[in-house]
Amino acid sequence: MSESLSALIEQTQGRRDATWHDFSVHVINEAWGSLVVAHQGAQLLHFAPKGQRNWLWTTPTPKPAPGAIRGGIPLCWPWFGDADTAGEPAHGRARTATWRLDAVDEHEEGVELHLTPTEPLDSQLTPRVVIQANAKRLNVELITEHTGDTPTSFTQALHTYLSVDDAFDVRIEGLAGARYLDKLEGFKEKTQQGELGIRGGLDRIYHSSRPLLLRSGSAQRRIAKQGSDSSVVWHPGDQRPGDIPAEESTHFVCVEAACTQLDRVWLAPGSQHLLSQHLSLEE
Ligand SMILES: O=P(O)(O)OC[C@H]1O[C@H](O)[C@H](O)[C@@H](O)[C@@H]1O
Repeated sequence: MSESLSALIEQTQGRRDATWHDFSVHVINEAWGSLVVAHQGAQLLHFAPKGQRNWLWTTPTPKPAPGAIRGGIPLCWPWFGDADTAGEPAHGRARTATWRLDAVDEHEEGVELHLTPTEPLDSQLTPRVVIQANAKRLNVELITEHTGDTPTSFTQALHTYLSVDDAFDVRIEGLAGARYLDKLEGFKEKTQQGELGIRGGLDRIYHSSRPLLLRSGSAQRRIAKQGSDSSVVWHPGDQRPGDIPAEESTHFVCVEAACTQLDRVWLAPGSQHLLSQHLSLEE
């Protein structure tokens, strides 16, 4: 029986390497708060300012390694959604690849982590991740550098699972009037009427770069981003994947900062793109 993420954090003073369900993770528990990042996928699994619960939701029953971990902030890279090529995984290679923790810069107020993949994940594009956390906010950056010779394009997402009390009682503000592709209706194009609530299964790509406000019970969270004109909102409703226990299925909603078929990123050799997502409490 593997220990829970909260047990690993309770047993950590400062920072250390640990194992969670066969996944190698780095655990930080400091005066400002705590976080856990997995080497698989550079995936942040937990972030909580001191005294608060995890802002992210992570399944307590992940598929065995090297299966994709459901929860936290998976990286979809260098493509979002299904692969164009047979045999390639959905959401790209980054989330099941091994990443190295190159640097941990700790300071009194928080921490900054730098991660890079241990093997090339694309013939021309090279990603890196920077995570900045403190008692007030979380910022995750996915930086893509073109290290090849010919112009190329890609899609991507920071596929954030936000922890909520009840997914069917949240309101996501900031998308009213936005055009979106409804994946559950064959990518039909529609317009968001009013603010977004979740009533059942939902899988939408909004054409929007605006910051959002997630209202969940008494908590209000601001979700801002850079380098992204697609906001993906996903909840499986009753089509629950096997790695989500029944009692957990309403405890998250995915709000993703993405670049999709609506805003594919083109890069010239030598250039780079920054995608980031920024979570904070609305004051
Ligand atoms: O099960 P996964 O491969 O992690 O994908 C989970 C979900 O990710 C995104 O939000 C997509 O829009 C969904 O269509 C997909 O079902």
